[in-house]
Amino acid sequence: MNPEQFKASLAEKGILLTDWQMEQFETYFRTLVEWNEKMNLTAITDKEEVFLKHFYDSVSAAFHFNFDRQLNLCDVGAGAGFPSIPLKIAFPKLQITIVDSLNKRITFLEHLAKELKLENVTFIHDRAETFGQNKQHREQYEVVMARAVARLSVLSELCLPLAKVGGQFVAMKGGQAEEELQKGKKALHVLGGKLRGVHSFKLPVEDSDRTVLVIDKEKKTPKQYPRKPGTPNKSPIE
Ligand SMILES: C[S@@+](CC[C@H](N)C(=O)[O-])C[C@H]1O[C@@H](n2cnc3c(N)ncnc32)[C@H](O)[C@@H]1O
Repeated sequence: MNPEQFKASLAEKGILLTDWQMEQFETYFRTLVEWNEKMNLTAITDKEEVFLKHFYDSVSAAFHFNFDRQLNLCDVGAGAGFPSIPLKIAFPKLQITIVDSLNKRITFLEHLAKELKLENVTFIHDRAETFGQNKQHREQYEVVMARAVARLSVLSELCLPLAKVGGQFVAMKGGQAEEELQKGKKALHVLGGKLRGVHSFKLPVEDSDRTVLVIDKEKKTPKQYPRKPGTPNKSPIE
């Protein structure tokens, strides 16, 4: 998907990008590839692939959830900025906080945000397990998102404690979502979440499966969650 096809495909979905937003995506691509030579940010460096598998894929969450508002959003384990930076470019009103456990990725994101002239973006080097127990962040976000960080049972423990009661957890998944949902049901319930929507679709060009899961934060998360770093992964709530 080249940049023109990217712009046209999003326009078909009602997401209209200005010349400045397209310039921001071009700058994102250039900066990503340039920094990727010094540090490991992504295995995908071909321009058309980056526009499809990183930029379009990230923005596709907006086909199923309204990001065009002043939401306070936390992206857990965003790595090189996915999905929240493409969403921030497409929907500039968003207020983004990224938490990632790898400091070099945070350094990249700080540089990138300056290059893209982004406002209302905060980058924090921490593990989600510790971050979720930090009073300044726990149950403070209207939306918590993640893409390619962990399976749902584990991811729920990293994300749901950060969502406000009445807010949402949006998990971006591939074709394995149904299986993850079966195993993740208990964790959602224990952590105060309730499944609201399962939206499956195909990524264009390569036709691979994608699922956006929307989970409501119905009740407060019990204090003992998230457990200490590494525990959610070692003994998931299943
Ligand atoms: C496979 S990468 C995915 C990055 C990005 N979300 C994407 O879709 O391209 C996973 C990222 O999650 C971060 N991560 C993994 N476990 C984490 C945790 N417990 N707390 C915070 N970040 C974590 C890693 O440092 C890495 O940057």
